Parts: sequence; C-alpha cells; structure tokens
Amino acid sequence: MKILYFDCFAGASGDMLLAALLDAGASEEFVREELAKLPLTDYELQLTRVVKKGISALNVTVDVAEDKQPHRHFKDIAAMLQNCGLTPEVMEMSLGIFRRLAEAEGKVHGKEPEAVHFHEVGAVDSIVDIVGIAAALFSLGADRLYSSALHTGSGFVRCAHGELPVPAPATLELLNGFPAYSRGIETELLTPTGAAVLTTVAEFSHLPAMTVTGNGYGAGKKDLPMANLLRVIVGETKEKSAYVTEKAVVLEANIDDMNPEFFSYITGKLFDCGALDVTLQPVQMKKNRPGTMISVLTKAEHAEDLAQILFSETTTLGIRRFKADKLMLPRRRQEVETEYGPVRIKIAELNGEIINAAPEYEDCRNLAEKTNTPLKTIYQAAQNAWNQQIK
Ligand SMILES: O=C([S-])c1cc(C(=O)S)c[n+]([C@@H]2O[C@H](COP(=O)(O)O)[C@@H](O)[C@H]2O)c1
Ligand code: NI
Repeated sequence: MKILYFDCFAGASGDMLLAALLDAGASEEFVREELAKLPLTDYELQLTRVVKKGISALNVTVDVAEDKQPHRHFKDIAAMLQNCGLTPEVMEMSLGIFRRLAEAEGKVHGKEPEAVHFHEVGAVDSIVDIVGIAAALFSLGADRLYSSALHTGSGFVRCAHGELPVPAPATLELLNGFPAYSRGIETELLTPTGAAVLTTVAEFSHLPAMTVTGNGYGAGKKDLPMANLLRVIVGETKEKSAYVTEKAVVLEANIDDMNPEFFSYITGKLFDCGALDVTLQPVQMKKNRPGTMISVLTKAEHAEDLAQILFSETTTLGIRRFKADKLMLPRRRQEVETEYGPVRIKIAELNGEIINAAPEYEDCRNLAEKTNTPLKTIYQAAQNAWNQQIK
C-alpha cells in the first residue's frame, strides 16, 4: 500500500503543497494537462528551485495578470470545475476542497457558500493550486494520505478585509475538529487554501509505520527562523489495501407527519441530484409515533443540495449530518455466455481473492423480457456459467 505523509512543520499553503507533491514525483506534465483544461487565461504557473536553510526545494508561483480577471463566486467556480473536462477524480477532489473553503469563508462572512466571493487574483491562484494539487495526488496514486498536526503561526495578516488575526478566520473555521498548534512565530504559516486541502483529503496522525521510499520539499515564500518548507514523505507498507476508502457524507431525518406516498418522488429527486444511496427504515419515534427514517449517502460536494431537497420536499425540521468513510471491496465485471444470451457477473475481491460473484440483475431482467423466460431461470443459468468458468 502506498502512503503519502504531509509533514507541515512550517504550516501549509496551496503553493507549498503543490510544490512538495511535484518534488516528490507527481507528474508535472499531467498537472499542466489538467490545468490547461480550465477556462482560465492570463496566468502562468512557474516552477523554480530555491534553497531554504540549506535545503533544496521546489517553489511554485502562480503569476496572475491582476486587471484581466473576472470576479468569481463559488457557484461560478463549481460550474467551471464540473464542465471543463477534468479527469473525474481530479474534478471531484477539487470541488470537495473548494466547497469546504467556500463553506468556511461563508460562515465567517455570514453568507451562503454559493454566494462567497473569491477575490479576483486569489480566485485564480486558489483554483490553480487546488486543481494542481488534486491532479498531482491523482498522478502519485497513493492509497492513504496522512498529515501531521498543523502549525498555524500567530500574530496578524493583512488582506483585502484589513488586518486579521492568525490563524485567519477562514483557516480557524477549517481547523474545527483537527489538530493544530503555534510555536509563537509571528507570521501566517497556514493559509485557508492549505487548511482546506489537508482537512479535506488527509487523516491526521504521527508518521505511520512504513518503509520510506521518497520525499519532496515545497518552499514557502517568506524567510523564517526555521526552514520554511512543507515536506511530503512517500512510503510503502506490506499490507495490501483490502478495500478502497472514499470520504462520504450521511444525511438523516426522522419523519412522522408526511404523506408516505411522497417518499418515492423524493427518493428519485435525491438520486437525480447526487445521492449514492437512499434508504427508508421504519422507526418508533417519541410519543409512540411510528415514523420513517430517511438516510442519504452522498459525496461532500452534493451534501448541501441534498439537505436543501430534504428540507424543501419533506416535513422535517432538522437533519443529522455525519462524515463517513465508505469502504468498498475492489470490484469488476466479467461477461459469461448463457443459452439465453450474455450476462455480466459482478465480482468482488478481498485481498486478491474472489469472495462474491453475482449475476447483474439488469442483464438478467433484460434477457428474461427478451426471451420470455422466468427471471430466476436466467439468473441460475448465469450462475452456472460462472461456476463452470472458474472451475
Ligand atoms: O480575502 C479574503 S475573503 C480573505 C479571507 C480570509 C479569512 O480568513 S476570512 C483570509 N484571507 C487571507 O488571504 C490570503 C490568501 O489565502 P489563500 O488561502 O488564498 O492562499 C491569506 O493570507 C489569508 O489569510 C483572505
Ligand atoms: Ni472577502
């Protein structure tokens, strides 16, 4: 299993993270190809080598032509990311990071995330950093991402709003639930973009046990009493990744006062707007009322939209929202030939061994309709064909 560890002893910013990942072996060509898909002009991504306290590191600078950039709200940036043809994994990770950033900025400024305005130059810088980081992570193909606790810095920082305390309010909002510290160095070490990336993609821990196979250093812009660097440590463990882990969000509500006929319509709408799964369970609620618990599994970037649907379409007054890890067995499909036609078999593996193989229901159903044969006969024929094949 391949591991990446972000060692953030001098904090983290978008530029430092991208530089460290490239220095650790991410493909610059792939990163530039993904960035070229964005409809952004008048910026340049520059990579230079610098030395910080005697350590050679990569320095990333996004040069933006200040006067040529339109104003961008989060909803414009989200639409841009979704519609420019990015590799799906890069798009989903970038959108998830940007959404967290917009939610944090929105909370600080008292606005809805969609309405958060990213200042012109900052918007391009953040988009390039975030999409570049997602592309670099995709190219490195690590199974698990970890980060050290985050060094924030202290004092004050000057920005568009005037002088703000460090950690900046958006950074502090992003740090909710994550380990952070300051050693009294009076400067901003952790930026909102750096915090958004790490708190979205990484688990926080000390360096996990692994065989170290590489490293990379990304430079910060300021000169500090210590080396202003972010270090990525690459490693391998013998353990094979038994399953794929994805971050997900669960939304839940208990409903006891709605016409049950509505559930089918609402479930369809939730699936159309990004639900990965919707389940309904009978529950016994307070005052001895029978009710229904609706539970929606989704990716973080769709959670707000789906919560809106639950509020507007059901009678619930509240929603429980949890972050969840979705563990999935690696799966693949293989076609078998039956006397009725071809059927795909869905195969799940654990540690390289097949532990589940089931005929694809839709294929069986189509053949049952086409050949006017009982569904159970087709299903059995597909199972027999698969058993023959693995013998
Ligand atoms: O301009 C805005 S809206 C702004 C808000 C905040 C808050 O914390 S609120 C902070 N900042 C500062 O801007 C720079 C750039 O941060 P990046 O993450 O885009 O690199 C940084 O110094 C923030 O503290 C700006
Ligand atoms: Ni602002």
